[in-house]
Amino acid sequence: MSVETVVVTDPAAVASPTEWALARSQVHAAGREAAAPVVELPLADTDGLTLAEPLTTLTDLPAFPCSSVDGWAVRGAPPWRVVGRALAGSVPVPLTEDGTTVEIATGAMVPVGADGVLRVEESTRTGDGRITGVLRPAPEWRAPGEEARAGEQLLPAGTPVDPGVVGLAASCGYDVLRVRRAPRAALLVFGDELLTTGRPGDGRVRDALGPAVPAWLRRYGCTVDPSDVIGPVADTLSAHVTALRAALDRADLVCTTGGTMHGPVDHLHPALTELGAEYVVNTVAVRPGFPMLLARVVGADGRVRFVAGLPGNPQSAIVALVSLVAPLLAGLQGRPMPVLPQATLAEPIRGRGNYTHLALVRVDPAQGTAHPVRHVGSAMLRGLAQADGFAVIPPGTQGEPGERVSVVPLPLLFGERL
Ligand SMILES: Nc1nc2c(c(=O)[nH]1)N[C@H]1C(S)=C(S)[C@@H](COP(=O)(O)OP(=O)(O)OC[C@H]3O[C@@H](n4cnc5c(N)ncnc54)[C@H](O)[C@@H]3O)O[C@H]1N2
Ligand code: MOO
Repeated sequence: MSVETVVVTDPAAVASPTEWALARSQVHAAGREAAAPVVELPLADTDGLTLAEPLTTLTDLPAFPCSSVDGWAVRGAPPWRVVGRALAGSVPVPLTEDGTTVEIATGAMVPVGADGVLRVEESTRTGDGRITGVLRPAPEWRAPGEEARAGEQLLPAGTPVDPGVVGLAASCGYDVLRVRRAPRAALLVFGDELLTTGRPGDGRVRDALGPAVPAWLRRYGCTVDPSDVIGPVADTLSAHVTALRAALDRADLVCTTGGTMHGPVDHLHPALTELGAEYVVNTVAVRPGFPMLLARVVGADGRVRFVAGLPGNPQSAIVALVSLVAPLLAGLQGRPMPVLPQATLAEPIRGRGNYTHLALVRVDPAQGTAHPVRHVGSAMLRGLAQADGFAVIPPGTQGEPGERVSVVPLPLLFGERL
């Protein structure tokens, strides 16, 4: 029997895995350096994007003294003679004489000269039609600048724009916002064995990632055009290079699935070499999913794009998504590194030696506890479809019941996983 010496010519094959938390900060930093361009968009089109500048209020909030009740704006001592009306939406005539009042609506500007506003239900009319009543000690109007002073910073750059932020910006007087546009992502699915329709069998499995990964990417704030989801790409190096080139032409981030190892038909690493890509992270000390990678490609136009190599095992691909793609996208959007929520482990979870273990858990939001789910093999998706995220068991440790651990959330929407 002869012993063959295998010469590893591909340096990626001998890469040493990067520690999980370090890998996350490295990809976040790489994303920030290549942050998406700033665009100015109408306010109503900014939901889901990211503030490129701090949100400062353009006026005092409120911008004028504003009645908080329906009633009477009064001057001097009662009873008050009615001299007019102040409705919301205009500048009222000033009250110039003591003993006078104007009827006022909630939200109307309080006339100059008023000392107070009396609630309508706490007022009475005298026989001669005048108004009387006792003012409450606390003012019944909102003073200019009570909520914020003109020029005050309300939210920092990097804040995700959500409906709460859109509403606040509108109330401050914004018509447009300067935001970072959503990163555009593409997906290339590698693997000749994959079926895109019908039932698995006879050595062929269904492509579980082509339909799922674009949906996860959209939940992270990417745009994914259906024409940018391609696969299976033929298992040849030239097909991989061609598909990657075409996708990189259009997208800021190209995710690939499968082919991250160094098997006979794993072409991702050689394709990256051919494209002149440089690794930001090449393999991560995490289980499952360690062959994940992130590479940077600088185009002829000088624009930086990224390739995220998600391992082929379906759960491992999602581990790579939450581990590397989420912080990369945060960086590209100009957002801070995502802060991981914590939960208390309800059951033990084994450690994975020198590797971080990401273990699928269901989080009980009322108790703040994390419960391991079943069916969590890296080739399985049954556990993931019932989980909220992954408990982080750091290298060299075991997860003990009662222990507080970080949880990397799946980007689920409100109401999912009820
Ligand atoms: N000699 C070794 N072999 C493998 C190792 C190892 O350490 N030494 N690690 C295993 C681990 S861990 C993983 S993860 C996989 C990663 O491999 P690839 O990224 O190269 O993925 P493939 O080989 O293409 O596929 C792996 C597996 O996943 C299935 N697959 C692929 N794509 C899809 C998809 N879109 N939908 C559903 N299933 C998919 C594929 O059929 C394979 O069963 O490498 C191990 N090997
Ligand atoms: O790391 Mo693999 O991703 O365990 O299945």
